[in-house]
Amino acid sequence: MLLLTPEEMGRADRLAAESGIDSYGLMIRAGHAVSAAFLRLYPAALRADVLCGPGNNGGDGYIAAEALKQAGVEVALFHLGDPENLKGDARRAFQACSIDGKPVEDYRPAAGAVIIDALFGAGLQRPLSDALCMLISQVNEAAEPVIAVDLPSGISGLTGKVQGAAFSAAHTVTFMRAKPGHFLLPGREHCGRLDVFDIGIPQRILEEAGGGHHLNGPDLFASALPALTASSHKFRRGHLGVFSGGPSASGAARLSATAGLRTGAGLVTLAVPPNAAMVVANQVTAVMLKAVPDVAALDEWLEDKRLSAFVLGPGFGVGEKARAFVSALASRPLVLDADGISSFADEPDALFALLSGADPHCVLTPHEGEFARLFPDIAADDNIGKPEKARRAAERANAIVLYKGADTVIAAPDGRIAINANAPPWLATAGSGDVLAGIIGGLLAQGTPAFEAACAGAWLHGQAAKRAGEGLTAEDLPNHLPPLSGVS
Ligand SMILES: NC(=O)C1=CN([C@@H]2O[C@H](COP(=O)(O)OP(=O)(O)OC[C@H]3O[C@@H](n4cnc5c(N)ncnc54)[C@H](OP(=O)(O)O)[C@@H]3O)[C@@H](O)[C@H]2O)[C@H](O)CC1
Ligand SMILES: [K+]
Repeated sequence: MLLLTPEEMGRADRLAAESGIDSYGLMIRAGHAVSAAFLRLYPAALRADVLCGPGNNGGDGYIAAEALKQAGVEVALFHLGDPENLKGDARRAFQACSIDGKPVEDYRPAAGAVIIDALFGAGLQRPLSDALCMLISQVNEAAEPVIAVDLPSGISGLTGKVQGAAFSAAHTVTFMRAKPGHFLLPGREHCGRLDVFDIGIPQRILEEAGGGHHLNGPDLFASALPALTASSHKFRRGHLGVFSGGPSASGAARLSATAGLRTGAGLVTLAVPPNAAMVVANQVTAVMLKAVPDVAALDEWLEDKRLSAFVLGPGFGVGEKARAFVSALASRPLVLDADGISSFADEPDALFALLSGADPHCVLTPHEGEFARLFPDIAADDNIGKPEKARRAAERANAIVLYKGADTVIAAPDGRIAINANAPPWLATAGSGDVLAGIIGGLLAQGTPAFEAACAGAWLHGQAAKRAGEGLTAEDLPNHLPPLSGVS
């Protein structure tokens, strides 16, 4: 699903106005969506406390306030700054509102009221003043329900970051399309339930205004998933190679291998150091085993062109051997995870050189610490959010970057960005990342392009966790993967 950044939403507004759509009509529909949400969600509220800001978000608030008054609700109105300074549509909305307001500094939350937060939306530019931060923390502490207009004030619609303080809303009513900040953390946790209302901007305008941000879901990858046909042969369904660590560190790779097989790879081989062969052999059945002691053995194995993708990293060990193996694998579809990433901490440019110059075919799956090891300058840049960090990293590495977390972001060097939001909290468990690497490897092995494989991997991983339920262990995940043929 296409997401619009605040800047893109502003562009959509301008394009809509240029195409003859009445911008005040948009504001009226936005305000009415908010008042309708109030009436639907809180029919027994004693009062609506509407807090209006100095821009169009405040304009939506004035429209909602008047509509609620007309519906017989007691409304108290508060404004930030002098409403006589309002401009454009917001000024018109203020003038059409028959309720006398008070300065927001006078506002004190009271029991039984529902707060409509129309202070700032897409136009939030900088951290809030101390006085506003104080007001917001008072409202949050009072724990009366807050309906946020477009975004909880204080949340950046682009990055999901808190600018000083932010309302913890029970509901957020946004317009036309959700924004990245509704799904990125901590923004997602401030939004409560998100409703997206159509206020009448045509789809073609949204698409023209929109860029690369998407909410991850089947619309991004379903058509690129492998389809099982009656003639599918195990060799046509690809052969995934997963590299294991030594005898006491093979569990992670086994998790990846099982996940790759479950995802539909026709064959999966665990490549093991010879001293781990017996241990691993006792633990696997459908997964095959191959002793690959060193780079010479790996080069020989790689002559088998039916090997169609690889996973390197889980439990592999950090060091020279990992770097040498990656160097041998760099031109093949590859998921580089965990130790495979950390092995390049001292020389990330060596990894980027290996991956440069070809179509992106490698998926890097760093968590926050691993990301900072490979991209220290990007990780440290507080001015940009997670999607932009992932995008810059992808461009630098010429690889798909799946930046893990509770709000995993997947980015491609060409600028495509997907924000994944289906992962339940109990997915954060030991070995979960190894399974994810295996799912992506299984898809790469079957010919799914790297960006789509990474997006599908993150989404399937989240779905599997939901199906497995709370208390899952990583071993449970592969058994709960939904069938690919049902993903649409
Ligand atoms: N198509 C749509 O989605 C529509 C959305 N609408 C609503 O419009 C807002 C966006 O309105 P905009 O006027 O661009 O921005 P805001 O109202 O969110 O905020 C801008 C004003 O806030 C001031 N500001 C910004 N940051 C701060 C801050 N930290 N402290 C104090 N004041 C701040 C800013 O002042 P400047 O000095 O920076 O200029 C502006 O005065 C969108 O969110 C929707 O709710 C339309 O109603 C319909 C179409
Ligand atoms: K708001």
